[in-house]
Amino acid sequence: MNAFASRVVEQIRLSDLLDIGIIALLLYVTFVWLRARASRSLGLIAVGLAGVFLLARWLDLYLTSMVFHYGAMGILLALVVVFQHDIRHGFERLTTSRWFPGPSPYPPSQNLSDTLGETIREMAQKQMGALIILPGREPLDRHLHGGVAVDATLSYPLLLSIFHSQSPGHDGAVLIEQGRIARLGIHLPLSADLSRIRSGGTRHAAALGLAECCDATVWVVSEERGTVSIAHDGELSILEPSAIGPRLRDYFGQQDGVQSRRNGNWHKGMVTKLAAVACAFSLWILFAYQADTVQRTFVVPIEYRNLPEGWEIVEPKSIFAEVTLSGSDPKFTLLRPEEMMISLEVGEIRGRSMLRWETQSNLKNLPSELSVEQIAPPAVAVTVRKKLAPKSAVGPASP
Ligand SMILES: Nc1ncnc2c1ncn2[C@@H]1O[C@H](COP(=O)(O)OP(=O)(O)OP(=O)(O)O)[C@@H](O)[C@H]1O
Repeated sequence: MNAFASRVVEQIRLSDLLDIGIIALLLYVTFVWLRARASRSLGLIAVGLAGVFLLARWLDLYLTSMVFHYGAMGILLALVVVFQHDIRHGFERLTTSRWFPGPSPYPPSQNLSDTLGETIREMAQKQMGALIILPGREPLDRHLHGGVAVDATLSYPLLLSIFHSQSPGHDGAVLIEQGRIARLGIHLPLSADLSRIRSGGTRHAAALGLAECCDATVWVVSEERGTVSIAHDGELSILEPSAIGPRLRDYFGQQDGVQSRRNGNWHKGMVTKLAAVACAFSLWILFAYQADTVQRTFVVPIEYRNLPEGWEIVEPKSIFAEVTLSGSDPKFTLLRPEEMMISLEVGEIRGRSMLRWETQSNLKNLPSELSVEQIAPPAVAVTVRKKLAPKSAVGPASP
């Protein structure tokens, strides 16, 4: 290990690790989102802007740093407005994740997955176009439009009848809730991600569109090709007929391997996770870590608090002190010099008296990351006396 690395290892504190961890988590979420949702050009713009910002900080480009500094709030607001749906989706996903367990939307039923599997295979064979929604944990309603409430038992003949091309309700999607056909003829939001839809048309775009908005799984049977596709988590993939049954059993929570598969998924997205940690660590080295300690001196006001009424401090009294602080350069960014002050409590007084305070122990609003090297004066002493009564005005002598 070279000298720099060993110095970093020696000096890194628990709070620094927490700092890096939080930034790594935010970066990971951003990377995953950029990869899944945002267009390539948006990703490139984000990377480009981050590069210019880092360069500006590295080379101390004053003007560029200022523009980023004052533009950051505007950019943040614009991002919130533009990506409000993604942000809302992110929060919904968080509150319905397995860290906040809720009732499973898939009641375990061998019968249900078998019936659905058999129907989907049959529809594929007959090249009957179909769209079937299996909800996840996130709320769906605001993404579904139109349709007719059914609330019927899920069965092979009923599903085939619904998606028969002569049936008035075959257009749109069917929603399966709690093992029942809840609604039919539902219109879904269309995805605009042509690269993922590939050769599919609006039916496939509708399946992907819903899977981009929430954690529902949408099954698509293609009328034109007789293929079966599944849209989930912003991805659309074609399934082999042999994979239909296991995939359905997986979603209906029957497969023994569900839990073990989840546990075995810890390495999923490992490259992205490592990239997020590496970026967070680099940012920390660049902006937060600085081995060299610098000293800075500030002029700090002195205030005298709670001087009883009718008493005064004999002038001249000290009203400023010079405070010399030390710490690494980035730690000084935590300091608000205008908020620092030496606050001296006068309190109760019985007669003319001399009061004395240590200035260091009365220094307020100093970040704990910085240490005091010296304060001049190290102590303040004042004399307090009763206010003198104003001399009564002497009028002209009467004749
Ligand atoms: N927004 C939507 N929500 C639900 N279903 C839709 C939506 N838009 C289109 N559909 C369904 O898709 C059908 C049209 O499918 P289209 O041929 O355009 O797409 P496709 O992906 O090529 O499907 P296929 O492979 O079955 O031909 C419509 O008749 C309707 O049933």
